[in-house]
Amino acid sequence: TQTTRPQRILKAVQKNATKGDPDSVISAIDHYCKHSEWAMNVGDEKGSILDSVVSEVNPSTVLELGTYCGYSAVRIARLLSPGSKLITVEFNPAIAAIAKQIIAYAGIQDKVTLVEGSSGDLIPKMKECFGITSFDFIFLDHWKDRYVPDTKLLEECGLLRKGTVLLADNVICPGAPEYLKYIRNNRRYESRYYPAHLEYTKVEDGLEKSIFLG
Ligand SMILES: O=C(NC/C=C/[C@H]1O[C@@H](Sc2ccncc2)[C@H](O)[C@@H]1O)c1cc([N+](=O)[O-])cc(O)c1O
Ligand SMILES: [Mg+2]
Repeated sequence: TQTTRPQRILKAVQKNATKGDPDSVISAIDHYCKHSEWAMNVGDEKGSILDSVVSEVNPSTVLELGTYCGYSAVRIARLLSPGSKLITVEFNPAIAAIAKQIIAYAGIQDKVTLVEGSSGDLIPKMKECFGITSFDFIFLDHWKDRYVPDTKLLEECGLLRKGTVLLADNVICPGAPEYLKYIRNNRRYESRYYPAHLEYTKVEDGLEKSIFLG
């Protein structure tokens, strides 16, 4: 019977990566998606920009919206200081099951809490469920039409603090035009665009970094 793309990505990790070595997991996924089949991981070019922003912020509390196979969760968690936590939200249970295995294979499961459900339902529960007062860093990589409503929800739930950094994937391709309009014309944010390319292609894409000013 036919396997799913996330299942094939997990297989490639188990075959080609070293258990407990996050960098080898990242390389195995990038190699598979470059040479075998494309998948919507943030990829190595945008991933390096993600790495530099995470390293600069050195966050204690991170929220990721849209886990998919866990590629960016591994990228982020491998850079976190001891005691720091990444909460990653995934809507699709089958995909979440694969992501959990890839995160565990990388050996960084102690830094990651994968929550199944939709961002819209889970964001209002972050304080009560996880004892979060605010997030230091947020990576948006889920449904592109959820970037604006979820950013507003994060504001309303008091989960942003002066200096919280939001980083949004795909603002050019597939595109998040309403998000760019919202965040760039909002004096409560200071934004900067990082040009790059859609993962594993030559198509233009980029990341938008926005600092919440309080
Ligand atoms: O569509 C894209 N991403 C949507 C990602 C969605 C992921 O997040 C949840 S949805 C969810 C998770 C949490 N809360 C609510 C919904 C889905 O189950 C999937 O795992 C995308 C598409 C392209 N592309 O080229 O077409 C490139 C990319 O880099 C992309 O990120
Ligand atoms: Mg993306």
